[in-house]
Amino acid sequence: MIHIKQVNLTVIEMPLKKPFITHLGTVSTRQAIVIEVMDEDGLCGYGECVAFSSPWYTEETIKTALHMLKDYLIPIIFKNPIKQPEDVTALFQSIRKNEMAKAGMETAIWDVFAKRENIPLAEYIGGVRTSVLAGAVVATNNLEDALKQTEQLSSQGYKRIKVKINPKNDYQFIQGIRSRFPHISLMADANSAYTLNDIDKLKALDDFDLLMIEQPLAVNDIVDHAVLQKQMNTPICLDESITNYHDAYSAIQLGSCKVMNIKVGRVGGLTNAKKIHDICVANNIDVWCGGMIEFGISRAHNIALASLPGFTLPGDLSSSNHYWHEDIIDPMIEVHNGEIATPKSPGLGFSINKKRINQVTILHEEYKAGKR
Ligand SMILES: O=C(O)CCC(=O)C1=CC=C[C@@H](O)[C@@H]1C(=O)O
Ligand SMILES: [Mg+2]
Repeated sequence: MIHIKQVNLTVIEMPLKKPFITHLGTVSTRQAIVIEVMDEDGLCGYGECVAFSSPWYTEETIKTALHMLKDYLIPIIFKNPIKQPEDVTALFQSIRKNEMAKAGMETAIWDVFAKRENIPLAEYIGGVRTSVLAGAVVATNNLEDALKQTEQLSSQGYKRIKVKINPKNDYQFIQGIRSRFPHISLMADANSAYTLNDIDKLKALDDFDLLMIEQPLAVNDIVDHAVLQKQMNTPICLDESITNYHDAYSAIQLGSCKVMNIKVGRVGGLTNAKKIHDICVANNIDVWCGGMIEFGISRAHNIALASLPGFTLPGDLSSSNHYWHEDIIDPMIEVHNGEIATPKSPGLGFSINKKRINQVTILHEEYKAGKR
């Protein structure tokens, strides 16, 4: 049983090394909320809220997450002793949605529990892998740039590349990359740029031996993806459509996908992510761990998640230096030969780089139990 006595919220902001471009817009600067929780023995756990600054990918933003944390989630955590990390998800059930805010807090508490047990978080959640399969994302609107980035990533050891597509560039992009890299494991992410009216365009992508196509249709759709999957050979992977266990269950029942991208932030934390993993494994749906252009704390949680047995496909798990000159954890995450070693020290398995966090902090607030 633990009692959380203090929660510190730190909003950080860092420019990306290069802009991340999709048909929905461009991300050049990333904000995140670092959530530090402290138990009665002074043990600290860390989480990262991965909402974006504006609601272009999900409805949450850094500001809505701060509101949820300060006005609802922190008070719930101060009021309730926690027997096991899974209790946090149950406690947060009185608050609808706001999954990224919840996940930031929930993952920090998982870190505390793993540290109390003195074992790595990966092992604590049931992970079995000593390394996880890495993958990188190419998000640009220019084919020459996509080819250059793919070349660089492949020379850095990445074995799986995901490229962002939309109806204006899809065939040209995929054909261009596939003809230059005939053997690379290649997938496309459409971020809901299509409807069933585009079925012929989507079926044309069957020519390129793609590992999968991610979220071709509407963000909340489960029905039309089932129609599309029946007509396409390329496996469909759902991302935005899966925000909780019930979405995963519905997609499996309807045959809407063959693969699921599990993002800790999008589904409200590690407890829900594990449940979605379990139902996918039981139904022969392949899973992989999605990324959020995040900093090292969230990446460390992703590595722990990806060490579960069902994560057989490479995730959006890249080295820290893919996006950042200097990350907020120490050491920075590195990819070797297409894999990332699962850390061996307790909890997240990385130290927090407080100096770096201080350099990029734009807001810092401390909350103490009993003082509100
Ligand atoms: O973390 C990464 O390396 C990139 C992950 C990534 O592709 C995405 C993150 C956030 C929003 C999206 O456009 C996209 C995705 O849809 O998976
Ligand atoms: Mg996606």
